[in-house]
Parts: sequence; C-alpha cells; structure tokens
Amino acid sequence: MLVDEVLVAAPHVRYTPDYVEADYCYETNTVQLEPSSGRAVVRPVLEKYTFRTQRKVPRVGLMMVGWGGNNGSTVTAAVIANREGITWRTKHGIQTPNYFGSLTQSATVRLGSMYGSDGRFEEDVFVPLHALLPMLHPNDLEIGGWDISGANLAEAMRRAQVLDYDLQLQLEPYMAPLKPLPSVLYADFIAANQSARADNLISGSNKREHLEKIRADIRAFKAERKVDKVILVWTANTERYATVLERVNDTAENLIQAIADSHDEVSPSVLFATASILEGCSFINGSPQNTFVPGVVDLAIQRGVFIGGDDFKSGQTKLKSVLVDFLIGAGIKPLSIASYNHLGNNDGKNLSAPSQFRSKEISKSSVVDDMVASNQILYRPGESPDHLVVIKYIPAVGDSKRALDEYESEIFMGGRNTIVVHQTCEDSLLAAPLILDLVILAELAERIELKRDGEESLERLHPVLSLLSYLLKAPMVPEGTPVVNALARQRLCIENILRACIGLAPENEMRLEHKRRPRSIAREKSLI
Ligand SMILES: NC(=O)c1ccc[n+]([C@@H]2O[C@H](COP(=O)([O-])OP(=O)(O)OC[C@H]3O[C@@H](n4cnc5c(N)ncnc54)[C@H](O)[C@@H]3O)[C@@H](O)[C@H]2O)c1
Ligand SMILES: O=P([O-])([O-])O[C@@H]1[C@@H](O)[C@H](O)[C@@H](O)[C@H](O)[C@@H]1O
Repeated sequence: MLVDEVLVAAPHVRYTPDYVEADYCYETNTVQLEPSSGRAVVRPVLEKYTFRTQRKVPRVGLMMVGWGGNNGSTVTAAVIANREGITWRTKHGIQTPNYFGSLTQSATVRLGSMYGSDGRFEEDVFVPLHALLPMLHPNDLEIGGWDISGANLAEAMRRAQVLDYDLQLQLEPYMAPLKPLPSVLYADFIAANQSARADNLISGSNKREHLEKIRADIRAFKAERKVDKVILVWTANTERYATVLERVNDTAENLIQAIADSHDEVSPSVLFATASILEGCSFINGSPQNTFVPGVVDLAIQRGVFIGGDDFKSGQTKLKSVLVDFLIGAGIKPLSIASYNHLGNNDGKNLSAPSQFRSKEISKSSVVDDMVASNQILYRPGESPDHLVVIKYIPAVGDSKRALDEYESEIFMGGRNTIVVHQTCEDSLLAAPLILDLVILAELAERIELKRDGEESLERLHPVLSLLSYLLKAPMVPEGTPVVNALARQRLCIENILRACIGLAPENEMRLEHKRRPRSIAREKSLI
C-alpha cells in the first residue's frame, strides 16, 4: 500500500490543528585530538530540542528567472501534464506523466517494521518522503517568471526539444498563453552568443529602477495568482563570477547603494536575489555563478529570508558524489577523475564561452573535497586526485547530454582499478524534478521552527539553507560550517531532519533487533 500520511503515536509528539510539535533528543559528539598520544578523546553530547512545524500547506507561487529555458519550460510542462493527467504515445507505448527523479515525490524512507501477532518480524515499511510531513504538491504550484527571450512557453517548449512530440502537441494550448515577464541583460555576465534571443528586456539601464520593477512583478504575481507565498528559482543562464568588491557588494547596505549607482558588478542574478529577499521570498540559485556575494548573504540574514544554491546537482556530478564516496569509504584511493561531457542545448552554447564555463568548472570541481578530506589514510593533508572537467558544445545532440567519466584508483598492494561511466539523457529531465524539490523543501523549511531546551523562543533554520545541499553541486552553507557533498550523507540529512520534526530517531541502520541471539538458544547453550 502507498502511504500518504504518517502519524506518530507517542506522548512526545503532539498534533494540533495548526502544528505538529515534537520533543527530540539530538545526539552528537565533540572530539579532542591528542597528537602526542595519537588519541582522539570523544565526548558524547545530548541536547533536547523542540521542533514545531505548521501543518497547513499554503498556496505557493514559483517564479523562475529563465522561465523560457529548457529547464523552465520542462518544469512547467511536467506540472501541467501531471495536473491534467495528460498521457501521450511514444514508440514504447502510452506514457503517463510522473515526477520520477524527485526526492520528495518519488523516493521513500524506511519508517520501521511490521510484526505479526506472534511478535515475529513481517516486513519493513517504506513510505514516500512526502508522507513524513505536510508538503506542497507540485501539481498545486502556480508558475511564472521572467526571460530575456519573449517566446511564449509553447514556443520555448518546442525550442527546447526535450519532450515527446505527442506530449508537446497536447500541451500547446496550455503553454501558449504563458509569457515570460521582461528581464534584464547586463554587459558580459552571460555569453555574447545569448544576445540574439534577448528581445524581452525591461527598458533603461538604471539598476535601481530594474530592482523596483522586479519587486513589483513579484507582488503582482502574488496578488493575481492569489498565492500565500512566492519562491524564486534562478534557472537562467550561467553568469561569469561577479567581482567581490569592498564598499560595493560586501555588505547589504553597500549592495543596495551599488544597485542605486547601477554599479557594473551588480549582475542580473544578484539583482533578482536582492529583489526576492526584499520581498521576503526564498531565493534559490540553480546556476554556478557567485550570486550570493557577501552583500546578498548579509541581506538574507538581516531579513531572515532563505537563500540556497549553487548549481543544480543533476547528473554527472550527482553520480560523482556517490562513486567517490563509495570508493573512499571503501578505502580505495581515486587518483584521477576525468569528467567530460558534450551537449547541444542553449546552456551548452552559453557555456562555450570561457568566463561562463569557468563558473561551471568551479562548481563541478569542488564536489569531492569533503570526501577526500575524510580519509587521511589515503590522502596526505593537501593531497587530492587529479580532477578534470571538460564541457563541449555540439549542437547536433541538443539537450541530450553525453557524459563520459573515468575514475582511476589505487587499490590493494599497488593495484589499479579503472571505472568508466557513460551517461546520455536529456539534461533538463534530470534538472526539472530538482527544481520542484528545491521549492518544496524550501517552502517546508519556512514552516519549521526549533529551539534547544533553555532557549526562549522557537526560531527558523539559518537563512543559508544548507538543508538543500543534496540538490546542488556547490552547496551554500552558513559561514564557518562544513560543506557536505557526499550524496548519501546529504540525503540522510534531509530524511533525519524531517524525522526529527515528527519525533522519530535518525535512521541508523543498526537493525539490532535482527542481530541478537534468540534467548531460547542462549538458554539451551547454557544448559549444555
Ligand atoms: N541538467 C541541467 O539542465 C542543469 C544542471 C545544472 C545546472 N543547470 C543550469 O541551469 C541553468 C538553466 O539551464 P537550461 O538548460 O534551462 O538553460 P537554457 O539556456 O535553456 O535556459 C536559460 C534561460 O535563461 C534565459 N536568460 C538568460 N539570462 C537571463 C536573465 N538575465 N533574465 C531572465 N532570463 C534569462 C535565457 O533566455 C534562457 O531562456 C543554466 O545556468 C545551467 O547551467 C542546468
Ligand atoms: O549536474 P551535472 O550533470 O554534473 O552538470 C551538468 C553539466 O554536465 C552540463 O555540461 C551543464 O550544461 C549542465 O548545466 C550541468 O551543470
């Protein structure tokens, strides 16, 4: 049976019409190293928390920057197809819509076990992750956004060449009326080869006026669609890195002034992030550029608005954060990682420019750092595998990205092991479900509060929403906290925080109940 709601029957979990509130024992350890003795002294720490989550799921609007792109049009098409129950014919037969690839919609978690009346184990119970807590359903999303290209969403869907033709035909009437709002295009932030599609721009060059226009767009969307909240996702093209400058974008106040001065180093993504935060809307960066310059982070913290990023972790990098974790976790030493891919979509076209590629190279290259640092048996401090990232633009393959990876590792007694992986798929079909998860989890996070025993009031999570790391190549984390890239750990973080919200212990996989000798055997042995 597919469970769609979990109810925890325990005195430490309380349900009211508005909240689910749980008492939670958080167990962690502090460690002190003793270099002289080679010893690590560990002290278990147990902290009592209260988690409280609002149960009412609000009406939510998703506004995408780059709405007319391959990702934006594919997300929109998928939500409409699922909501309307549109089926379509392919060479494999009749296809029904789904949300495969979405952690919240298509993944499960082990809740516990079922036992028979005789007390014997019967089966493990797995439930959809979205059953743990009330979550936004993607079908209920109101979707809109901006694009420098004025193509309506039906034209954008055709241009993207991602979805099956029969589906596109049926979606046209729904997509054609959808038109992106005009946006802003500044100098060299995206590749020059993108200017040909830029026919949908906000007039003028005054960045403060642009900021106010974008803020007004958000308010108008919220009013027209009658949504309770709006979440913004940047799925526009990859920008070059913005230069971080003192007295320009180093603090919130300086950033607001730099926008008023139309400073050159204020990028479109920084402008959208600032507008979003000023309107109290969570902002997620699906691209690799440094949208979250210190001034943006400072503003988000001041306003208590969630920001998350960077760069959707969709395919080649996602697999890398599994494979390298497996190898190093198994005591095998990756010596080199060669990641090559080519694709022919507009993203690939934009990335064919050096400055934009550099942004992507940075986000794709940092993904193994935490795993390498976790094993000083294999790697001396500062040592790391050779790591190469290559992206080539070949128009003929369109959105169907070809990714080739080679992992060369040192194994037992000086042996070598070479793993070669080839992946082909529509890149946007990997990214689209992640966009939905980012919105669903960010919206849920907006309804969660927690406090440690002894603290006065319940508070939300830190505005830099590192909970989203699983979905991102270069996870943004609060300053001074560790970056985790290993996919399994990132997934466990999401699962265990959701479990904590309903007073359930973290998944530890010990399964002690299945590892003990039955008492009767012990008694028989002792009688011999
Ligand atoms: N698997 C994936 O598709 C994947 C994975 C990780 C990251 N990304 C990133 O997601 C982003 C979008 O990918 P895509 O395949 O949809 O690309 P795309 O080129 O198809 O779409 C980007 C859209 O953004 C628009 N745009 C550019 N600058 C804009 C601006 N200032 N304001 C508004 N719109 C603007 C473009 O006109 C285009 O329609 C890229 O940065 C890409 O690197 C994609
Ligand atoms: O997530 P992932 O598959 O490693 O990375 C992808 C790259 O391989 C691809 O070249 C790029 O165009 C996409 O935007 C995405 O970043």
